[in-house]
Amino acid sequence: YTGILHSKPDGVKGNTLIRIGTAPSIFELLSACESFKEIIVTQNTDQNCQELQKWLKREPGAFNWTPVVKYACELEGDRNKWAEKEEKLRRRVKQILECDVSKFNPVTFASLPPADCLLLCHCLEATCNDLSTYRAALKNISSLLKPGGHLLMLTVMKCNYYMIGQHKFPCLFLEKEVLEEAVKEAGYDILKFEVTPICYPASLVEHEGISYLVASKGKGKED
Ligand SMILES: C[S@@+](CC[C@H](N)C(=O)[O-])C[C@H]1O[C@@H](n2cnc3c(N)ncnc32)[C@H](O)[C@@H]1O
Repeated sequence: YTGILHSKPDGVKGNTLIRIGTAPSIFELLSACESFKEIIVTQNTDQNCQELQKWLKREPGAFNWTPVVKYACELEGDRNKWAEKEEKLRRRVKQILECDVSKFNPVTFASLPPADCLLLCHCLEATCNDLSTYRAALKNISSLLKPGGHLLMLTVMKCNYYMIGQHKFPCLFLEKEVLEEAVKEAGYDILKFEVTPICYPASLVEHEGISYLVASKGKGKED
């Protein structure tokens, strides 16, 4: 995401970014906070919300993200800016909301102005059991994005499952063409779509690479 958000002259930026289906992690937001003034984080569990709040409010027991923040700053060119970035991110996260991508209106308890950007990281493939559910979820979340706004999506490709500790979780097996078609069908123009052979450790995820997608929501098309 550092590359996608900062690549010039077509870097993705704007006023509001909505992060869909966040675990209590902040790593994808570290570059986003340089390109967006307001970040809205959405989660489907209370535990994720509470864990993230702990870090935002510097509460005791909060996860120590500093090594990750330092690394992100190093990628952006100045490792020494880590403390400044932590503060900036804390300021830019304006809301943490409940979200269910399977619902027609995924963020039920809030009325949000349409966002400039949606950010998804390993979310829908881990959440949807089949392709029709995946396509529907993509359309559901797209209602949160303004026409001409950007979708940034990181996806594990050709993955059947992933491990967290001893627990095995299913993942929707996606190939490039299928993903491309689903994104286009949801009303997007694909601007960049790269599949890298870079993989997470095989002991954690059985997959064949990670894809980075940047798409723009078609103007005047239906959600
Ligand atoms: C594989 S995790 C990815 C988490 C995070 N993006 C990351 O890379 O650390 C999938 C995420 O989807 C969320 N999720 C599961 N079902 C969901 C739903 N119906 N609506 C929204 N998010 C959901 C889970 O809470 C989890 O945080």
